[in-house]
Amino acid sequence: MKPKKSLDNNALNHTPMMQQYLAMKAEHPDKLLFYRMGDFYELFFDDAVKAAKLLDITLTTRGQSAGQPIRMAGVPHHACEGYLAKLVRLGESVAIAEQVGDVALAKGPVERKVVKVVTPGTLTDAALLDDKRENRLLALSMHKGRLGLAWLSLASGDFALMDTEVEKLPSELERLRPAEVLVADDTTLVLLDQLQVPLRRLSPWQFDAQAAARNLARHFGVHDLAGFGVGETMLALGGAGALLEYVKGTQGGMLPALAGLRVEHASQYIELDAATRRNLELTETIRGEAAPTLFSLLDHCATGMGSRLLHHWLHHPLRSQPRIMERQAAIGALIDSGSQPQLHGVLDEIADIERIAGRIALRSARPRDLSSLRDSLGRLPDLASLLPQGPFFQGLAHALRPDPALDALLRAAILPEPSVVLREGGVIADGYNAELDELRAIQTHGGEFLAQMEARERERTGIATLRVEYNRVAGYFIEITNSFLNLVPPDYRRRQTMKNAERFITPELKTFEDKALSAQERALALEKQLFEQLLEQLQPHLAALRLAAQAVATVDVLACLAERALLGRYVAPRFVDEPVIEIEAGRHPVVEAQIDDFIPNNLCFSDARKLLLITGPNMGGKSTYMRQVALIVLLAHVGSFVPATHALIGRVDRIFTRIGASDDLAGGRSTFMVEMTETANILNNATEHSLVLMDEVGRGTSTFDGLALAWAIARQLIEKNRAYTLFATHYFELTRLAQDYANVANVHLDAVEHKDRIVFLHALQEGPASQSYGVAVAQLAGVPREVIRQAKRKLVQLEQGSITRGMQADLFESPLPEPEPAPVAHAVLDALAQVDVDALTPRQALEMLYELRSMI
Ligand SMILES: Nc1ncnc2c1ncn2[C@@H]1O[C@H](COP(=O)(O)OP(=O)(O)OP(=O)(O)O)[C@@H](O)[C@H]1O
Repeated sequence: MKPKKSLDNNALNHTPMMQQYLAMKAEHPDKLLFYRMGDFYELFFDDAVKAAKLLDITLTTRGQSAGQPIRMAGVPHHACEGYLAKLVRLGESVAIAEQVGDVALAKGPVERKVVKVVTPGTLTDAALLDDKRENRLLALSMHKGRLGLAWLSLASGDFALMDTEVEKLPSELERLRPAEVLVADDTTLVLLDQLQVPLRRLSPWQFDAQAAARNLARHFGVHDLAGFGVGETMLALGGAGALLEYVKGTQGGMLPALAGLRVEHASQYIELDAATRRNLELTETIRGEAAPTLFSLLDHCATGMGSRLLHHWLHHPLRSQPRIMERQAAIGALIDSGSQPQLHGVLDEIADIERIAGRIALRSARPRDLSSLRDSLGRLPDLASLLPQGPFFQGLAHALRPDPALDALLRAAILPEPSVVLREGGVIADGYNAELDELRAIQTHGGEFLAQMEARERERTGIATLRVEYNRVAGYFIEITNSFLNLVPPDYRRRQTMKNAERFITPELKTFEDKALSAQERALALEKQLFEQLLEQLQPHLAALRLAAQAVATVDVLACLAERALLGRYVAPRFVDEPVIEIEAGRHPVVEAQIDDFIPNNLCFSDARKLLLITGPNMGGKSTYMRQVALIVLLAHVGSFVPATHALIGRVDRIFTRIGASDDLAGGRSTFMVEMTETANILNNATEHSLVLMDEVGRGTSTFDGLALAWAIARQLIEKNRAYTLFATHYFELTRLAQDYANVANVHLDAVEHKDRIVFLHALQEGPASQSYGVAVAQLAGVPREVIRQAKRKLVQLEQGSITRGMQADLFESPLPEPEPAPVAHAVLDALAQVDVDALTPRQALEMLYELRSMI
């Protein structure tokens, strides 16, 4: 938002303060500028109008500048966090201009500077952050169908890169859930215009990969980035460069201390596309609520660090079996040790070390951050001592032992309960700095000092009536009545003559006076300086602190999963090399927690049984069953125990779901279009190791189209993809597929009608369902009696009609209709497929054309 043109043009007509304001505003046109004036942050002109509306604060005017009234709105600086939080949640960015000059010395307006920019993706203040979620800034770079992702969580210093295909963008956005996205302003992608989070378009040159590689190498003090696994051609590098510069701009030019640089590869994790992450309601319900979800069920972590790690684990099920088994064994050991309650107790007393470390790195830590850090470090040995034996826990215990020097430094430096804000003093501990101790002693023991001096001087001079005193006009003095003036020592200097007495000062008293009069101010300034020095001294300890934070988070999550396993009677799944997924008495962890009598169900997939057609009434439990299978497989790969009595799991590479109807109206896609797009993704990408859930595919269109599509899709999944597939359908005709394919089986969920009512059994049985009960369910839902009666009549009619005409049966007459022949391969097509069109010169293209012509 730019200030009005006329104001810019006539800058000199403005008051000096407004000139200063406008100059700063010109540097931050797209942000709200908080301009510090005494105890308030003021906003002017359009910013004031906008902020008044967003924050519900009063809009006023403040005099005139350049002949126009200045619109103004303000927030008190001590309450600014709440307002900032609100603005950031609304996607706004705020530039904070503080008074940096000395008010007393300033001739014109006091000097001000933008010291910080608060944007949704670069938050570090505890008050502005959600404890349980990472707050990430994401930079995207795109080139020839490839996508580079670089993301940073400023609060923790976690920094990662990944290259993938552009099609993966929705899934990556769902996984990373950035708070803010950066992209070059020449990037065009419809999806970006639909982003729910602020999108910043930067100049393309800021995404220069080579410059980024150089800067990063310099930042980490290495020759090149190969040691981090970053190849020179990595697309994400450009984004990483843009991201770091952007962050630097928000932190007053300070580059954050990065915890390192991670390169992620899609192959590390079981792939979950965007729809699957939403459909499985891992960390958010389909409606976007925080509960009930798998995360809300499992998250009994004591620390924010633990909650964030659990959140991460649920979105990153591992493929590496050794790592899975490591976590699983750890959970088992914690259950055996029975130490979770004590662990939880200790964890409860540990502050968010990770975020405190982040703020120390940015020099924005507050006094209470350091006292909580000190107290938390003190609890780490207790945490370590509660861990079970074994190399895995030994590694964690090792990380829980940070340098004793750090502990000692914090203990020595910070008061047991420092004040909240540094500027009020009362932060640095007594005994840490001799000068500070003295300054404080002057304030607290000033009277004592004077009494001592008086006694001493009386003795030295032999004048019993000598008095050491203070008054506002004369300051400190030694008063001697006229009759004793002959005893005054030579080092006394006359200060004031009274009627009956003379007042003197000595060098000692002068020194005391200087100290005493400014003691408080100097103590405050010194505390600030010592605190800043302390933040510098803590910098070398950051890496160890981050390791300790990770160890705490890991213990927290493992203890939480152990507790859940115990309470929920979960078991450790077994992993095997054979192509099987077997679950005995599996339950849906979230649904189970919400109802009284959950009926467990089994699952058996093998090479001989790869697609299960699930039929049964609406409300019968088909979706619940399918989701529970996916959640059990996912939890197993997270390393967790699973809600079942037994689980055997072969290799799984991806989980796909096509569940439920959702319009993508903003994206201009109808329900059916969304359904088919997701299905296309599955058919194009599912492998024989993928788990695919298809819920009522085809129902979004006319019956015949839907049925035909569902049938063809099921066949493709059996024949080509050969994925582990759960295929729920109301098209009863599909159940005949089991006759045509040996590895297709029918299973169903049943219901019984009892006196015009329907009772769902929720128990999975072999074979197809016998009835659909749709009308009965409608009745249960309260559809008017008359409609139900008419529907029943129509149903009978339809069923008879379809029997006489053999309507749908034709479609599945055996032998099955031959599929359309695949297009014939041709040498020209093959040759064309090999061509990298972008790499051809016009001449080469022409030659290529002749060559292709000759091949026909
Ligand atoms: N195994 C079970 N044990 C007990 N209750 C269950 C079970 N499975 C499902 N339910 C209950 O039945 C309700 C409906 O289940 P679900 O949505 O899975 O049915 P559905 O067959 O997919 O229905 P529709 O075909 O209408 O989508 C659930 O909300 C849950 O309360």
